[in-house]
Amino acid sequence: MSRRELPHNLAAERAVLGACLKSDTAFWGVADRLRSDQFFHPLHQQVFSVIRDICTEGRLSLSLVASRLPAEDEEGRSMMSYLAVLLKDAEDVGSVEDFVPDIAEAAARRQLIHLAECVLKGVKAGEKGAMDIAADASAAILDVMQVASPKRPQRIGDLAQSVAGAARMANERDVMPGFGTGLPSLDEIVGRMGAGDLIFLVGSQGDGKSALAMQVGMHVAMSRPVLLCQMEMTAEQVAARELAAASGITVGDIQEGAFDFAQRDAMLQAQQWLAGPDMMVLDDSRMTIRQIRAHCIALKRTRGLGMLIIDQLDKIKSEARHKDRFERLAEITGDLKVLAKDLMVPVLVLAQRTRGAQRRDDPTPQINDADAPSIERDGDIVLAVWRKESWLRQNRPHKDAGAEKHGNWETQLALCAGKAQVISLKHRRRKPFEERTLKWIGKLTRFEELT
Ligand SMILES: Nc1ncnc2c1ncn2[C@@H]1O[C@H](COP(=O)(O)OP(=O)(O)OP(=O)(O)O)[C@@H](O)[C@H]1O
Repeated sequence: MSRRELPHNLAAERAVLGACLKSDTAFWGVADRLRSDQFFHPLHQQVFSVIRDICTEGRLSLSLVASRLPAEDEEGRSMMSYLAVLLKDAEDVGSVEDFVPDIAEAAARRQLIHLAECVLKGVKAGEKGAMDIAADASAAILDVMQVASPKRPQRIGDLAQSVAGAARMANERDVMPGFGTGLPSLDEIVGRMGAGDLIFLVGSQGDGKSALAMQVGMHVAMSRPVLLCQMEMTAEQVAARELAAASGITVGDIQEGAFDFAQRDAMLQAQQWLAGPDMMVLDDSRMTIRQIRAHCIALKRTRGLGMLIIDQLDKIKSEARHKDRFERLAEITGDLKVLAKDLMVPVLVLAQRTRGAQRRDDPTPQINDADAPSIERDGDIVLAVWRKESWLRQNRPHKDAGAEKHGNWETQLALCAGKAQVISLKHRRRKPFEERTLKWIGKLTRFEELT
């Protein structure tokens, strides 16, 4: 078979290259599923390989890509104009990832044709026995399969060996795998947040979900990079909150510049302290899982990734059409589980409780409060943060309700003022329905251990 007759899809190759030239996010979205030798056209192989190098260096530009390629293509066109055409054509192609299967399929077919030709040649030459030829062929077929599906079944014995190895290391060196939350009493119910864990944190509006997630994230960021996809606040608002928490000055006072000399010093110290944790904030009000994934892969390759936090579930954009909200959230939570497994980091996702759940006779959080039953299905750990104080304040008895009701209300309020409960509603590795009470410092949006 001549080279021209071999399976290929040049249009798909051009579309992927054009999109990757346009943005490194597009490149990282396909980077773990395409190798340069899967492109059919030799120039395309070169272009993709140069884009990979430049994206890894983090400085993608058309001129830099052109500078690392021959000045002209095989038809004598200038490389710069060839790349510019690729870039322009990519404007209308839609999602770059849709072209990856076509390129990978054509590459796998070419590999199989090559393999079949080798088997035929080997049989005709008569130098090797049939069993040897078959063994070589089956190893080559496994390679083709591995490219198409990088995961392979693993022996339970090998898996047990690595799990036991990690356990021994933790035991001997006192280095535990995964991450703690930074709050000892929370650790008692959550345990270690490990690779591939999908953790949901459910709570009513204003109960401190963002604050708790950020606090846990900052703790993890002391040892490993953390990405916060913040769809509710701006990155500056997140930073102002962290400055407030570290300095003890409220966000309002920071924003209004209302602080004295000593506080000014505290803010400077907080600013210096905040230079330490490797916390990255991405504030975009609507993101798809695919976009989040691309950012995570880029970070993983450049500086590493210890944990991903998404604030919050409701804001994640779906790419498919759905009958209703349940179907949309079910698809998203399923994709989040795949994302956590692929990235091999804990993924913490915040979810809002419905207003209906807060109107129940017993408003204590339950697992189905988030209006997304798939949270229970896909989450490895489901936690709820609950501030009864806030609920009581919103449900003050009517002024004519009588002295007894008012008295009860005030007693209950006094009991839970400045406190928050964290309840474990599902845990794959621990006893669920455990709960711990923390101190809530509203003005600093921070949780502390109860003394
Ligand atoms: N200066 C302040 N004094 C007292 N409480 C404050 C102050 N600033 C913020 N808070 C409280 O902090 C809480 C907000 O915390 P956080 O944003 O973490 O909650 P959330 O559960 O993520 O809310 P949402 O669902 O709206 O994002 C609110 O209850 C708010 O009243």
